[in-house]
This record gives sequence, C-alpha cells and structure tokens, in this order.
Amino acid sequence: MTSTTTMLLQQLHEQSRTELMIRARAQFPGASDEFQSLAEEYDTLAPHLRGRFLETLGLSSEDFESVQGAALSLAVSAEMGRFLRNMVLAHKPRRILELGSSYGVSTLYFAEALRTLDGGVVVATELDPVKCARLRVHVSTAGVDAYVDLREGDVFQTVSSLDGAFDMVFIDVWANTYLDLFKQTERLLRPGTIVLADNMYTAEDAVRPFKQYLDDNPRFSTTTLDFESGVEFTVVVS
Ligand SMILES: C[S@@+](CC[C@H](N)C(=O)[O-])C[C@H]1O[C@@H](n2cnc3c(N)ncnc32)[C@H](O)[C@@H]1O
Repeated sequence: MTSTTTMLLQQLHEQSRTELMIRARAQFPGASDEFQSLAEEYDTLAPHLRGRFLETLGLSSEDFESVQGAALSLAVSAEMGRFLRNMVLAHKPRRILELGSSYGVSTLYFAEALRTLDGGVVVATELDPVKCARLRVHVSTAGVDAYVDLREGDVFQTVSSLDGAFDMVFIDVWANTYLDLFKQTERLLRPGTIVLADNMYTAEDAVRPFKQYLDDNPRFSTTTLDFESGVEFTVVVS
C-alpha cells in the first residue's frame, strides 16, 4: 500500500470514528464523563457484546439502518480493512462486488489489494451522490481508479443490472436489507465465491433473517467470525 493511501485511510478512519462519537454523544442521555468512560470500555469489549453496547452509548439501529445514518461515513475499521485486503491477496478475485461503499474506505482496501495483484476490479455501489463524489476523489488520490467501477444509485437496481460471476462479495449496506439483497445477488455467485458480510454482531437483530437463510441453505458454507463488528464468512459450495 502506498504511503498516500495509508495516510488517506488513517484520516478517513479518524473522521468516521469522530463523527460517530459526536452523534452518540448528542444522543447519550447522561453526563460527559460517564459517556467518556463507556466509549473507552467499548474498545475493550468482546466483539459479540458490541451490538447491545452501542445502544448504551446512545446509538440506535436507526443510525445504521436508515436515512438517519445516511450522512455518516460508517466506514469499516482499520482492522477490518486489513482483513479485507488480506482476503483479496489470498483469494485473488478478478471481480469483487461491494454492496455499500460510502466514502470508499473498504473500496480503497480492495482496490489497493487489486493493484498489488496487478489486475481485477471492485464494483462499488452507493446511493448518496455526495458520498459518491467523495469516493471518486479518494480513489483518484490513491491512484487506484483503474481498479474501481463505481455504480451510483440504488444498490438493488445496480445488482439487477449486473451480469457474470463475482469471485468475492462484500455486504455492508443497511443491515435490514441484507437478506433481500443477498437473494438478488445469488445469481452472480459461483462455486468458490467468498461472501463477507459486516455488522453481524453490531446489527444482530436486523441481520438475523440473513444469517438464518445462510445457515439453512446447503448451497452455502458459512460461519460468523468473532472479529470486529462480527463478520459472516460464507463460501459458495455449489
Ligand atoms: C455502512 S456504510 C458502508 C461503509 C463502507 N463499506 C466503508 O467501509 O466506508 C453503508 C452505505 O450503504 C449506503 N446505502 C444504503 N442503502 C443503499 C441503497 N439502497 N443503495 C445504495 N447504497 C445504499 C449508505 O448510503 C451507506 O453509505
């Protein structure tokens, strides 16, 4: 990864965390010192306890699943980003489908890995035109334009317009749409495709039908990684 991308990502991670903390503080009913100690406690929690704890901090599912959260970046963490990058370096996908791109933090991790591999494309999807404009600037700053195909618009329409198989899919859109969106994406999967879905712990209730669907379907081999926000790791079997 170039130093330009590393610095850009540091800045974007910092911005994402800061704006989320500002939102949480504004909605937290208690005193500042109480908020501060809870915010510090969040980082020390086991991943599977984080979902419920977000509510304690003043954040609600509305902040992650609806237009109320639309202005927020809600970027993947640096740890999650490194995981995504490693998955690409190991699996060597030619085509990656990213569902929910925001300002492009996860997009940059994918694109940087594709640059290292010297080929491939990540199809990024985002509804918000302001976020899309910022994503384009970030991709250009990092110099990875050749590896990113941004589709601006509703992700359901974007997915229905796509053809051919994808080797990797990353789901990070509003959690209450995971199942419907995944069903629509199924025709783009092939045996060996890896599907990663974020927020399995932090949006535990909203993603339950998606998790149940994967668990019950023999076409998929799936497990939840006890890591960061909870990551569903699914391999398409047939
Ligand atoms: C959790 S954020 C994605 C964060 C991103 N992966 C990153 O690491 O920076 C989810 C994004 O999905 C977008 N989104 C929500 N519903 C959408 C839809 N129907 N079509 C396209 N994008 C949508 C939101 O605007 C938001 O930016």
